[in-house]
Amino acid sequence: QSMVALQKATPASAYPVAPAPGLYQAFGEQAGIRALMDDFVIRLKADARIGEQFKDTKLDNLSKQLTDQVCQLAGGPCVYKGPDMKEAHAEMDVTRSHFNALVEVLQVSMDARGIPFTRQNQLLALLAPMHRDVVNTR
Ligand code: HEM
Repeated sequence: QSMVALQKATPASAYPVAPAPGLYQAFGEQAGIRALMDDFVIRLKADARIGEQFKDTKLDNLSKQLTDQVCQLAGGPCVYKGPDMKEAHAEMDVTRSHFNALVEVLQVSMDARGIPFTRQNQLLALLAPMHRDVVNTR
């Protein structure tokens, strides 16, 4: 495979880690993931640590993009068509603390939806490598 082809990899497949078997189903497939993300984006905006960054965000759109991304990562039939993670966060300052806060908020949402702890961690393992592209500020 040429370098050019690698650079054109779709955003989710830029992090080539296989999902744990059954992960997509454990999150309730597309509808379950959408419900999770609808809850998550509301909590994000309300969060004292990072809510400010989402003050102008259209939550419905963010939820849809996250749903496509997580559905694809988890092994579902979706295709995320948004900007890659570096591009998506380039216009804002994101620190490691912000990243950790976002993960904590996602954990609260997953708890609220009764996602088993092991499954939660299997999803977080797929998201963790994104810190390289999302975190852009010390
Ligand atoms: C694993 C971690 C993360 C993932 C998977 C993720 C994913 C995404 C995705 C898919 C989008 C939508 C891109 C688009 O359609 O334009 C987005 C936008 C955004 N993200 Fe992240 N993100 C992560 C971490 C963070 C962190 C730590 C922050 C800051 C606290 C953050 C702040 C934002 C903001 C403000 C937007 C723009 C929303 C808007 O359109 O107004 N993200 N992110």
